[in-house]
Parts: sequence; C-alpha cells; structure tokens
Amino acid sequence: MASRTAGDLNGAEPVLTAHAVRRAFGPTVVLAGVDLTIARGEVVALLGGSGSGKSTLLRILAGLDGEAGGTSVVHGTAAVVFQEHRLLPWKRVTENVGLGLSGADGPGRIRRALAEVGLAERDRAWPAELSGGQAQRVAVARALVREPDLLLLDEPFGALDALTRLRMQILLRRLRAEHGFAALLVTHDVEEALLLADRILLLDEGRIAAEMPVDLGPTRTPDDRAFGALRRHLLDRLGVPTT
Ligand SMILES: Nc1ncnc2c1ncn2[C@@H]1O[C@H](COP(=O)(O)OP(=O)(O)OP(=O)(O)O)[C@@H](O)[C@H]1O
Repeated sequence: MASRTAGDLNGAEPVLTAHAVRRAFGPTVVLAGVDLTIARGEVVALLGGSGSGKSTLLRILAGLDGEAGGTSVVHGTAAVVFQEHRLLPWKRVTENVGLGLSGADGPGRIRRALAEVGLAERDRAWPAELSGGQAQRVAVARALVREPDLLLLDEPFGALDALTRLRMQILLRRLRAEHGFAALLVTHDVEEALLLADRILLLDEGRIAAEMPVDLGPTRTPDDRAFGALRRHLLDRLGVPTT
C-alpha cells in the first residue's frame, strides 16, 4: 500500500475534495470520517465489502444526501451513473439524454453523445425497446452530454452479463481517454477496478482503510503478470482466499 493518504495528490489539481464525511442511520455509523481527494482526470475505484458504505458515500459526494456530516466539494460539473439506468420510460432516448439540457447546441451535443456510445441510430427508441446494455449506454450518454469534470459511477455495469460488461468497460476506458474526465467508480469487482482505475481505495469500517496506486499502463489486460499480482494482493486484502 502507498504511504500517502487518500487526501494527498502530490500537488495535482483536485476535482473532488471531501473531508471527514460521516453518515449514520439511527445508531449505526456507516461512514465514520472519510477523507477523499480525486485529481482532475484521475479514475479512482472504490472497493469494499457488501454494506461497507460505498453507495452511501457516492450519494453523499453526488449531493444526494442532505443528512451527512463533513464537507464535500466538486470543483466543476459532476454526473452520476447508477447500476439501474434510471431512464424515464415515457421519454424517447434522445429526450432522456437531453433532460435538463438547455441551449441551442443541445441537439448537436445529444447526437454526439449517442454516437460516442454507439447508439446514434436508436435516438427515437423508447427505453423499453432497448437491451440492458443499450439502456446503460444511454445512461452513460446522458452523463457525457453534460461534459462532466467528474463521473460518479455506482456499480454501473453490475447488472449486465459478463460480455456486455466487458464491452462497457472498454467503452468507458476509451471515453475517458478521449474526454479526460475524472471518475469515482464504485464496484465489487476487483478486475474491473484494476482494468479501469489509476488508484484503488478500500472502504472498511466506515473509513478508507487502504489505498493502492495501479501502475499498469493504459493497455492493461488481466493476462499481464503485474495485473495478476495486484489482483491477488487486493483479494487478500479483502479477505478472499485465492488458492
Ligand atoms: N436509507 C437507509 N436507511 C437505513 N440504512 C441504510 C440506508 N442506506 C444504507 N443503509 C445501510 O448502510 C450500510 C451501507 O450501505 P451501502 O448501500 O452504502 O453499502 P455498499 O457498500 O454500497 O453495499 P453493496 O456493495 O452491497 O451495494 C448498510 O448497512 C445499509 O443497510
């Protein structure tokens, strides 16, 4: 594990700074004081056991939880993608992507965002006519169209089959290379974290319990030896036996 803390970026400009984030539900303390900084353009994966508070933290950082303690600031625009696509069933794809978007360049931006996720031809479709993977790509387009500085991703591919999931991971990697957005990716999946992240954080007992840089380069694959070593290390840290 790296010696620096999750709040120290070695001088890089932050896109998100959160300090002493706390959240309890009744007597149960879920987040006991989380410090977190994400640099502009950095992808950070947040791993942790079921119920460790990952989604709770993401909702707080997205400004969706008014009850939390501490401070959290996004320096720019953030957009959220959840595990469920959350498209409005009574609006067509193009209207869903453009929801809340104003300005004369709106239609052009919507077209570009849909093209980037490979769905330019489905702009007139209704959500019910899409596959799970297509609907999730629309959700990604709806986030992209806002030209976010920070994407907050809560298990965005968790409900998809393995092949679609892999396609979405590759898509996200390409979009990130093209747009340079930062992201916080909540995931259960150690391989997904290693494929996509520059840095991995482990949430445990309401705090960032460990932090690990992922120095694998942009074209990493699970077949790389270094990838395998990091994978074993992380699973070990999460208490999952690998033999
Ligand atoms: N609105 C709520 N009211 C009461 N308890 C809640 C609420 N939201 C979350 N919790 C509790 O907070 C804890 C953390 O939940 P959270 O969904 O953040 O975990 P998680 O790490 O995202 O889990 P998973 O990986 O299983 O999705 C759980 O014990 C959950 O029951």
